[in-house]
Amino acid sequence: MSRGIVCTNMGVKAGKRIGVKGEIAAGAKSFVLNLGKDQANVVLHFNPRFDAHGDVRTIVCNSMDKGEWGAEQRESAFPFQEGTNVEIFITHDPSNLTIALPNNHQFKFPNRLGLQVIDFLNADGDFTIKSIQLE
Ligand SMILES: CCCO[C@@H]1O[C@H](CO)[C@@H](O[C@@H]2O[C@H](CO)[C@H](O)[C@H](OCc3cn(Cc4ccccc4)nn3)[C@H]2O)[C@H](O)[C@H]1NC(C)=O
Repeated sequence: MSRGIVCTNMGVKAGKRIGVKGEIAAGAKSFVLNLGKDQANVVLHFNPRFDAHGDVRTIVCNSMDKGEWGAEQRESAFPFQEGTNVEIFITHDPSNLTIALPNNHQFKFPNRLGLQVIDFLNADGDFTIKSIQLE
C-alpha cells in the first residue's frame, strides 16, 4: 500500500473550508486524513474504519500534540462505501473543527491544539486523494 499525499504550507485560516475529494478503495479496511501543523501536531486525525483495530464501520477521530495521541472520539454515522468516490469538508475555529460528510452528516471535534492555521494535510490507507479545494 503506497503512503498517501502530503500537503504543507497550506495556510488555511479559521473559517476557510478544506474540501478533500477522493476514492475509497474496493475492499477498504481503513483510511486516514490528518490535518494540523505538521505530522507530530495533528489537530484532526480522521480515521474511518471499515474493519480495523476491532472497529467496524466506525469513524475514529483523535489529535496528536507534540507526538502524543489524545483521547479518541468515535462517531455513530458512517456514510462511506468501499469502492466509491467521496468528498469531505473540514472547517475550523478556535474551539472546534466541523467535519461535513456525505448524506448531510456533520460532526464537531474539539480544536485541542488551539490551532489557528492549518498548514499540513496528509492521507493514508485505502484512500486516494483526487483533489483538494481550499476556499
Ligand atoms: C483497548 C486497548 C487498545 O486500544 C486500541 O489501541 C490502538 C493502538 O493505539 C488504537 O489504534 C490507533 O488509533 C490511533 C488514533 O487514536 C490511530 O488511528 C492509529 O493509527 C495511526 C496511523 C496508521 N496509519 C497508516 C495507515 C492508516 C490506515 C490504513 C493503513 C495504514 N496512519 N495513521 C491506530 O493504530 C485503537 O484505536 C485503540 N482502540 C480503542 C477502542 O481504544
